[in-house]
Amino acid sequence: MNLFFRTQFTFRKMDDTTKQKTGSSRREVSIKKQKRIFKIIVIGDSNVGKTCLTFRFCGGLFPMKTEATIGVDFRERIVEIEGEELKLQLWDTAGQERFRKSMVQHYYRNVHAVVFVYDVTKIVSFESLSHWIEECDQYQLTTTIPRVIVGNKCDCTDSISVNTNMAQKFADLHNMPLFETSAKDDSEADHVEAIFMTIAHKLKNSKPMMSPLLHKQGTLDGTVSQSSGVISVGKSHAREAKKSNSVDENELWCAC
Ligand SMILES: Nc1nc2c(ncn2[C@@H]2O[C@H](COP(=O)(O)OP(=O)(O)OP(=O)(O)O)[C@@H](O)[C@H]2O)c(=O)[nH]1
Repeated sequence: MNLFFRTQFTFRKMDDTTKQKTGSSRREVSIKKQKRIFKIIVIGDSNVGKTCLTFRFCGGLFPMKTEATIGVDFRERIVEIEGEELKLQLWDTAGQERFRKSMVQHYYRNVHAVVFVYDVTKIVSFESLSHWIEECDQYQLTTTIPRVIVGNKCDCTDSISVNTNMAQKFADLHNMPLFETSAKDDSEADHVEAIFMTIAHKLKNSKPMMSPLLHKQGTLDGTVSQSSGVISVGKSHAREAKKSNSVDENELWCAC
């Protein structure tokens, strides 16, 4: 059964004039295509800037204040590629182990693309990339889905400890494109945009799917706050991680 393009049928009753004109009482049917939704997870050590990158892309700004993500925050943005609107659903995951535990299986279910983030000023966060890649393998994420590596905080030019050569070698080894950027620097905003748009282009041609997750439930705990295209469950709700245990994603996702 192809559920990729769920169609919505709208029946419009004809008034008498229309009926006379067409000479028929048939109802007119118009078909509306639903947007395809893609789940993109953003992973990496704590403090590398995952929240800021996703916020920059979805909200167009660098958030002045962030707190450690607990569980997961969702942000989404609709982009248009070659005439088709795609909904990119970014899962901003917690970098801290203690805030990830109960959520991990949700992160890795029905993923369409992965963004691995490290901090160019923290070599440890770069070294951790192997761990994050292993975790993806562990959850059977296929390497055929789009995956990119992002070195963030390039505006900190005086404290860069991961040089581009080193990062490029690692990216080549793992067959992923490397982007070095800054969520903070306004002049890099287009670059952040380009990272996610690159993924969107790749997804456009990939297997489509839809997930009513946010439409149906709001968030994993059923609460949504939405402004300027940003959906966030907030960053300091320990209960989210707890409540998410009860989510049956099979019910929420449709991966045909
Ligand atoms: N200079 C600079 N600072 C940044 C940049 N991106 C993020 N930061 C700062 O780095 C800190 C951590 O940013 P977050 O986006 O919260 O990091 P995170 O990876 O989401 O962290 P967790 O939620 O703990 O996993 C914050 O103080 C940000 O202001 C950047 O591009 N440049």
